[in-house]
Amino acid sequence: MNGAGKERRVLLLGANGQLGSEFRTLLQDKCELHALTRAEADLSKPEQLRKIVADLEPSIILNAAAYTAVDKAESEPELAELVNTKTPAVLAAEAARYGGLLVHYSTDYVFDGSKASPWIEEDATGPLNVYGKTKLAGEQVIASQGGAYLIFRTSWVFAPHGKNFLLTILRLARERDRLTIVADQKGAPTSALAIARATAQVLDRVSGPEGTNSRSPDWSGIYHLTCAGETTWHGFAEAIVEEAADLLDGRRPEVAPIPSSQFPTPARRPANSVLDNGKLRHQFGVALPHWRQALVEAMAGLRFGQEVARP
Ligand SMILES: NC(=O)C1=CN([C@@H]2O[C@H](COP(=O)(O)OP(=O)(O)OC[C@H]3O[C@@H](n4cnc5c(N)ncnc54)[C@H](OP(=O)(O)O)[C@@H]3O)[C@@H](O)[C@H]2O)C=CC1
Ligand SMILES: Cc1cn([C@H]2C[C@H](O)[C@@H](COP(=O)(O)OP(=O)(O)O[C@H]3O[C@@H](C)C(=O)[C@@H](O)[C@H]3O)O2)c(=O)[nH]c1=O
Repeated sequence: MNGAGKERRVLLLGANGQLGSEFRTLLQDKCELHALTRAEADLSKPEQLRKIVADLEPSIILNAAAYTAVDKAESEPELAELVNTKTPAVLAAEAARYGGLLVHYSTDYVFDGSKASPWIEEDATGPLNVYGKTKLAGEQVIASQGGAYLIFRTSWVFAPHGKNFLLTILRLARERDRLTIVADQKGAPTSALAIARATAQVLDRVSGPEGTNSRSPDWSGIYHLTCAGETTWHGFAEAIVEEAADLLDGRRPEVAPIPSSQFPTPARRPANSVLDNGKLRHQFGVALPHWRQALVEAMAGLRFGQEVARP
């Protein structure tokens, strides 16, 4: 957000997550930012969240909190539903009541993966797992509250911090000589930093005269927001190992492609979850960098973090 956003009161939820951490850094000087972690705002407690929002009446609620443990969600469906569906409905209802904007994130896992080309916003959904089902239901309950909202569906999020595929692969690459990674699921790795920057750009675009004051502006809706390009989890792992040669002290483990059938997981995942970003580009003129460029930037962030941490 540019300087004009300084008067905006922003409530950031999930401030310790991958995306939440990027927002904290990006927005701290640009608006009146209230960044709350799980300890301060627990989305498994809808009434706590209702009170926080009612007391603060933020002009923008940035919901970066979510239940994101895809496999664990299969055995904790109620908790996943509470965090990903029921409490977002409360946030949207509160925002609609006093005229605030809810910015929320959803996932490529709302699709079943059966389409050959990139998915557009109007395509039929069909989540294959509990996480995807609770995120899809979250989209639907937010849209039904009648207020201003932006739902950004993103995918395969990585950052130099937090829990993600990039850091998992770096750990495995240090421990093993051979990694086996599924090569029949494709998508678009997307950095949390690129998502945060793109979100800020969109918020600048919607802060015009009609801006967030309109109860149900015509830009309210769902947008696909991912890095450009596509790859498989195997391709992503190969790129990580290639880009991280120095971080691995010259180690170069083999990265072998395998079918999903050889990596059984509690949750099923879509075969193709690449998202078409045309609507975001046309409506707001916003486009994200290629995933490989975002990966290089995240690696630089990782190296910088290690430098700072070194005594
Ligand atoms: N990660 C990914 O690959 C993708 C993510 N998304 C979506 O993007 C958004 C941001 O995800 P991302 O930053 O990657 O996720 P992270 O898992 O990195 O962060 C999620 C944050 O939510 C917090 N959280 C979990 N449960 C609760 C709760 N009950 N109350 C309050 N906070 C809670 C976590 O807290 P704590 O730090 O204490 O664990 C964490 O800080 C989410 O909506 C997610 O569904 C979409 C596609 C891909
Ligand atoms: C660690 C590992 C994973 N895999 C596979 C399993 C899976 O099919 C794929 C990705 O595994 P992960 O469990 O890291 O990623 P996953 O939890 O599926 O990531 C998803 O998270 C949620 C929150 C989203 O919204 C999605 O966009 C997506 O990013 O890689 C291997 O093949 N070999 C391995 O060694």
